[in-house]
Amino acid sequence: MLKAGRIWALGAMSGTSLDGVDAAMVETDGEVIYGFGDSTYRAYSPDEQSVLKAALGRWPGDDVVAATRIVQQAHAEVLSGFEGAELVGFHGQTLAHEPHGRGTHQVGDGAALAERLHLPVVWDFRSADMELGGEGAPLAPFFHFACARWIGAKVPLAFLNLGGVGNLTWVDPRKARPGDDGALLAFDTGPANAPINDLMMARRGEGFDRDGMLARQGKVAQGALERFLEHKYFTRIPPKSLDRDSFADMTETVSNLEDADAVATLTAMSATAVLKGLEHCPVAPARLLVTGGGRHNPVLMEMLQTALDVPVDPVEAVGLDGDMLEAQAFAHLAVRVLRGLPTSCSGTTGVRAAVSGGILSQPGATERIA
Ligand SMILES: Nc1ncnc2c1ncn2[C@@H]1O[C@H](COP(=O)(O)OP(=O)(O)OP(=O)(O)O)[C@@H](O)[C@H]1O
Ligand SMILES: CC(=O)N[C@H]1[C@@H]2OC[C@@H](O2)[C@@H](O)[C@@H]1O[C@H](C)C(=O)O
Repeated sequence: MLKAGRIWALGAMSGTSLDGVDAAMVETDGEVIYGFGDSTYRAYSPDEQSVLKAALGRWPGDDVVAATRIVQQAHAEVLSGFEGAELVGFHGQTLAHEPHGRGTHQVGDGAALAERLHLPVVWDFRSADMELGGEGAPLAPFFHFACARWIGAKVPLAFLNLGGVGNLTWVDPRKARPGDDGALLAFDTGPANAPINDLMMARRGEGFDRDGMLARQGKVAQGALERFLEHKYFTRIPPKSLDRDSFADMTETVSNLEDADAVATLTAMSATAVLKGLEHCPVAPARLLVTGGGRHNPVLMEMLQTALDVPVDPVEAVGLDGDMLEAQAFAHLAVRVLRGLPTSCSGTTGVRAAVSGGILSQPGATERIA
């Protein structure tokens, strides 16, 4: 039986970039962050990435079975290397996300992981939210609220995650709890790194545009950018969320451009989607704290900073770890689920009522929390 109060939780995230598994320890009671612990990263090999990619959007099916095996094995390897964890938060790998269609689908079996690790595992974080009419994403915002408190923020600010997809969390740290009215507004901004990575792989056999080197040499095609901005997603009132390839049609508009111009244009699309998203914030955030791999792309960061009159900084500027924030988020959320605290609310996913969602699997037994 787990003790009440603060515990060391281990979180794991396999993101939409399909680059690998992040895992990190957090000491938390689900409300306050008391400390950050060890973390690690396990990359997917190119072969594993191909299997995962082939399974995107396809379930049920043989492709999904093969992808699930990879996700399960990678997590078992990574998570068994930690010591001192009392609880695991296991997100799994999203293969499809259609909140207004077939639902959300993360692969990975938390019950099997609990047996393998001999630890309680919280998983299937998104289903309960969707059952109550929510988007099922993003879920990191309740952790971003705790981070805003941890850094001592006194005025509204925003966290921006630039992963495969981008997501923005506007936080008012003056509110008592993350589920309070007006404490959080969150949503996916648009594509971030996924289209850049896909184009780099298709044209150059490289996984991503390292340090924005190719984008830096290119010229943004204004026509393609304008057509992108006409997408109806940008006028939808948040909360709202996206699948990895929701914008595939739009990003195909760069197919006739030469490599550098195409990557520069996709990078500008990612930045401009964020700028559009910021227009939805209740009041302008005092600063933009950027997490996720896109913060390593100086061209993307410069595009944001040039357009904004507030500081745009990687989260390292306030002592957080931008490579691990999502893994830490699922550690924190697991503790919230264990304590019956909400993990989403109307401001983050549009859910009808604040909900604590997830399955808790104990080694030897599995119970549904919400
Ligand atoms: N030095 C760099 N230069 C440019 N881009 C980079 C660099 N380092 C990482 N990236 C980009 O960041 C991506 C990984 O980001 P991240 O790990 O945040 O994604 P994720 O967790 O899979 O995504 P999501 O948040 O959508 O689940 C890489 O695939 C690459 O596109
Ligand atoms: C369905 C799904 O897996 N969505 C991811 C994805 O990657 C970024 C963005 O789209 C965000 O909505 C979410 O991940 C983070 C961890 C979240 O739920 O907050």
